[in-house]
Amino acid sequence: MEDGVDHLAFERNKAQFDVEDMKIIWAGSRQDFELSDRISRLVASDPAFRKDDRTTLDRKELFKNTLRKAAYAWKRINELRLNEQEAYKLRSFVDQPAFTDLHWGMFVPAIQGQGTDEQQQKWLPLAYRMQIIGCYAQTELGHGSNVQGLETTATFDPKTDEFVIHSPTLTSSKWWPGGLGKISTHAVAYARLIIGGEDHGVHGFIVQLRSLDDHLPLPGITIGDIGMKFGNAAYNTMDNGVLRFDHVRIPRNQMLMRVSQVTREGKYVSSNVPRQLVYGTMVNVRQKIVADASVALSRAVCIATRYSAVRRQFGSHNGGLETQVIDYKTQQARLFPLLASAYAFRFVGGWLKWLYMDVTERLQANDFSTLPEAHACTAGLKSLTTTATADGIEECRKLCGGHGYLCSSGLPELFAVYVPACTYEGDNVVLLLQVARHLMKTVSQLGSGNKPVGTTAYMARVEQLMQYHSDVEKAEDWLKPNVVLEAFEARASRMSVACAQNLSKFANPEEGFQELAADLVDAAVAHCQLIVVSKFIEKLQQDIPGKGVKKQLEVLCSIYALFLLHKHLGDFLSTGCINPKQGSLASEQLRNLYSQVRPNAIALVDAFNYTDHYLGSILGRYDGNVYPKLYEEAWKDPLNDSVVPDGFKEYIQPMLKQQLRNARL
Ligand SMILES: CCCCCCCCCCCCCCCCCCCCCCCC(=O)SCCNC(=O)CCNC(=O)[C@H](O)C(C)(C)COP(=O)(O)OP(=O)(O)OC[C@H]1O[C@@H](n2cnc3c(N)ncnc32)[C@H](O)[C@@H]1OP(=O)(O)O
Ligand SMILES: Cc1cc2nc3c(=O)[nH]c(=O)nc-3n(C[C@H](O)[C@H](O)[C@H](O)COP(=O)(O)OP(=O)(O)OC[C@H]3O[C@@H](n4cnc5c(N)ncnc54)[C@H](O)[C@@H]3O)c2cc1C
Repeated sequence: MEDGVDHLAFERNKAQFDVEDMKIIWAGSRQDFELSDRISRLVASDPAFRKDDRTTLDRKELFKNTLRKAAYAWKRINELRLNEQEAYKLRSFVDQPAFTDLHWGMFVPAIQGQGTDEQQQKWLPLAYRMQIIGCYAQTELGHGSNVQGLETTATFDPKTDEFVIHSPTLTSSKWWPGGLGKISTHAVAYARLIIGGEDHGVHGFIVQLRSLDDHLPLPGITIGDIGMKFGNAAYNTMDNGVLRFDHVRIPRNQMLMRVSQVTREGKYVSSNVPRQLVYGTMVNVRQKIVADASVALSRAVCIATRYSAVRRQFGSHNGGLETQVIDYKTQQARLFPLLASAYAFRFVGGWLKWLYMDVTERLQANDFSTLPEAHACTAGLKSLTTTATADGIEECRKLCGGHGYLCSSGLPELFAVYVPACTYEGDNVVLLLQVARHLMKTVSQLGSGNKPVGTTAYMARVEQLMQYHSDVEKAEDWLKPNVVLEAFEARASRMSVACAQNLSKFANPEEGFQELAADLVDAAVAHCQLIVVSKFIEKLQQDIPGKGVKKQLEVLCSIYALFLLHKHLGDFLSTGCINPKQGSLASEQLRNLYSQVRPNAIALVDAFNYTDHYLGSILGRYDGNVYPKLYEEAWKDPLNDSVVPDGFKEYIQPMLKQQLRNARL
């Protein structure tokens, strides 16, 4: 079958909405769309940013290739005088993890968020011009999730007005920081502050690691790459590093002192700000990771959807065409919820960005009231969206059958690059337990007149929600936003209240928390899913221009919510929010919704506006010309450079000859 081109054109004609208008909704605004469109084409048309050869490079070549691209990207950013937003986009479309992500994504924000004005004035101009390159060195060989358990010490020496940074044990070696292994000249390193033998807990310090002249490690610094990681190319473009300090001295003014200070006399002074601001960079990055989840998932979904329309299996009558696999209901039931999730994560990511900007403005005005909400939302949504995205990419690979396993499908590399997002910036389970703590605190304060706010505001109606029974009578009732919302609120609040009740049976609350951790995680997931559903519904209440666009989004919103309801039916039934009949009605409605998405599926993924370069997938090509290109690509593999492979004469031929001799005997 070589008519893939016709198939996608035919699919596009079926769309019942204006795809150009949907592109604007996906991008956030016309301006954002034009920016992304312009920069993605700029990258795609520049041969220096080619990436189709990546999987054939060995680690050293791959790393050098990454450095070349990073330097070239920086040159282009300066030549074209790109602003911060444009530069950020350019880096995204280059699509190759690099030390620059940590420099701009964590080192710079750590100084911005935790440095004093004076420290910012000193360090930021150097970092902005990339005259120094920084990383975020927090995790150690023995401690990642438990930040308070870090072992690296920063001991104040009043005689010299310096801190002595030291790695006292093997397990205190810094381990994992991206950019650290081979490139960073500086780090924001996290260490326990020790003054006069007293431990003041973990603080951030700016430490120079390598000489700015010859790039050699400074005295007392042992540094290197931690080795090959999961996948072939994938995240191996990044020099995740190991670092040991042997009594490295830095001036006192290199402790980041916005949250607390150490005076010349060695006095520890806390500003009137919560100590958790030391964790502020993580909150910032978690918020970015949520926005990025929708990008990674939508890429995989775009590939799987286009290929599902091109691929045909079975169902041929009288020699006619076989059935497009996208028409199988099982394919739809696996694919369309992922399409809906990509849109859902896009909107919740936009909302979270707003929440983060809001909390940042408040912090500047010394209003810390929304910090717990910001922490819980960023932690929970980071966990929810990255787990669903990693699983979703793998599902898309399976949806593409055998060809999905080829690197040229783009899916193996996308998965391998993406999957550590479930671990970095906070292990997903550890983060959900943070959400659970927030929920338990909220429930415990319900009777105290402390009204729950923000995303936990629904808990104020806990008495009503505990009495709730869904009144759904027919499948269409599940299309009403309020019906869905109430069911999700009732499920989430009942799960939290049940956990709180069970916790109260323990004399020691911490022991109870450990014992009930699995239930607490489930309650946290229910709460986070409610946030995503409610933010999708809120989005639909806004003015959404464009022919048929709102209708499509309503369908996707219902699919997202009812798919979750179907997946977690046990929760909804066991909490008594719905009955089994209502559960079946939801499944019936879901099938109707899949049929509504079917004619629009290709246009809905076209709305992501990804270039073929960015998708990096033969299966996901815009023109659908899959088979000829797959065939062509196979011959480019280095193994096909020679007809008879290296090693044949050495190993295989003697074996064959031996067999021949034995046969003759
Ligand atoms: C003009 C030219 C410009 C050019 C621009 C060019 C652009 C270039 C491109 C840029 C690209 C940018 C890309 C950006 C994306 C970045 C890429 C990312 C790549 C991956 C990076 C990965 C990095 C890492 O992994 S860093 C390490 C991360 N580590 C963790 O996440 C550790 C997880 N653990 C923890 O966070 C903590 O240990 C925790 C929270 C689990 C427990 O902490 P602790 O023990 O202190 O807390 P508790 O006792 O449980 O709680 C105490 C109290 O504090 C509250 N709390 C906890 N954390 C926070 C927080 N973060 N914020 C606020 N509050 C917090 C908690 O709720 C408790 O509150 P109570 O009220 O007391 O209950
Ligand atoms: C690709 C990549 C890039 C990274 N980049 C950086 C970087 O730039 N800078 C940096 O500082 N760090 C970085 N990290 C480190 C990363 O932040 C940590 O790996 C992460 O925080 C998880 O910590 P851990 O490895 O200690 O996992 P662990 O905490 O050891 O987790 C192991 C298992 O234990 C479970 N677990 C742990 N604690 C609990 C608990 N309290 N209750 C229940 N279960 C628990 C977890 O769920 C998990 O299943 C990176 C990691 C990766 C993979």
